[in-house]
Amino acid sequence: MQRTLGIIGGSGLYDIAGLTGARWEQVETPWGAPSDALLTGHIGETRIVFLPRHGRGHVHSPSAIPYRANIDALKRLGVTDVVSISAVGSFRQALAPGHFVIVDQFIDRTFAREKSFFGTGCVAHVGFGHPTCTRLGDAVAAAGAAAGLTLHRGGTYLAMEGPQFSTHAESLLYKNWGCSVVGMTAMPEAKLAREAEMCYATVAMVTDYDSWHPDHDSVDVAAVIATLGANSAGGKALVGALPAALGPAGSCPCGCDRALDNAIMTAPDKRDPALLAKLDAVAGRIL
Ligand SMILES: CSC[C@H]1O[C@H](OP(=O)(O)O)[C@H](O)[C@@H]1O
Ligand SMILES: Nc1ncnc2[nH]cnc12
Repeated sequence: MQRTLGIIGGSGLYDIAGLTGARWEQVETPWGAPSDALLTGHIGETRIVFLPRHGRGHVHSPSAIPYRANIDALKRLGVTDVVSISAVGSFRQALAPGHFVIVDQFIDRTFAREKSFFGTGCVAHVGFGHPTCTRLGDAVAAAGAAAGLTLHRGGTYLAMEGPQFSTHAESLLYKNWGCSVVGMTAMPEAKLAREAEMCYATVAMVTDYDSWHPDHDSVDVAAVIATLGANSAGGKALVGALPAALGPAGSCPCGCDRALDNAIMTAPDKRDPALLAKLDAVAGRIL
């Protein structure tokens, strides 16, 4: 099986350099237009597809990002593995600004987004107990080490609706829940990647201590941008090291590439042909 590595760039990461044969491609999807064109090319032998989540120039707010179109477009271009890069606030002293966290759990507090490709006419329930891919997380960890990053393995990402940052009370609540970091975009992205049977890992770059820390000012965009600017080279180095860190392609040991096996509940004769047509890329393997 051929591997294609998808990279979703978050705040501050709108382009990647160093791809051979790089070209921006417009992709149409049944779910509308993605955030921007997608940059395709190669690092060594590995095919890469890059998508800036907010669009070049940071056009889309977290609530307005076309998450379904983005994941469908990556799938349509043959992406098998998605590494999602995000700026986050930290709830732990040890997760300091400039550090990277390979998140492995999420709490979804978003409420104004479409969260599934499925629905009336084709109902599906994929497993999501372990929302990230361990094999891909291992590769990200190896690439981060090769790039010399301070990297933490494991952590819970609280996805908030935004676009305003958290209040002090919310920040303390999420910290007391045991969350590690907070951001506004990993949901429903991770859910949709699972429905589309792609391996998915989030690498979160800590930019601030959100609004709970007694010794730090509450987060604002200036603080986020200052930390992103100082550390964006680290994120780019991690991306450059990733292809070499990926092991051989092949069926995912976690089962990400078979997530739709046994997930569809709607009887074949009750399925809506119009919805099935929209699912051609996402669920083409089983429909
Ligand atoms: C610029 S601060 C808030 C903004 O940054 C994060 O974006 P991303 O996850 O795409 O890196 C956060 O989720 C907010 O969208
Ligand atoms: N403190 C924070 N809250 C939400 N999203 C963020 N992105 C970066 N820092 C953040």
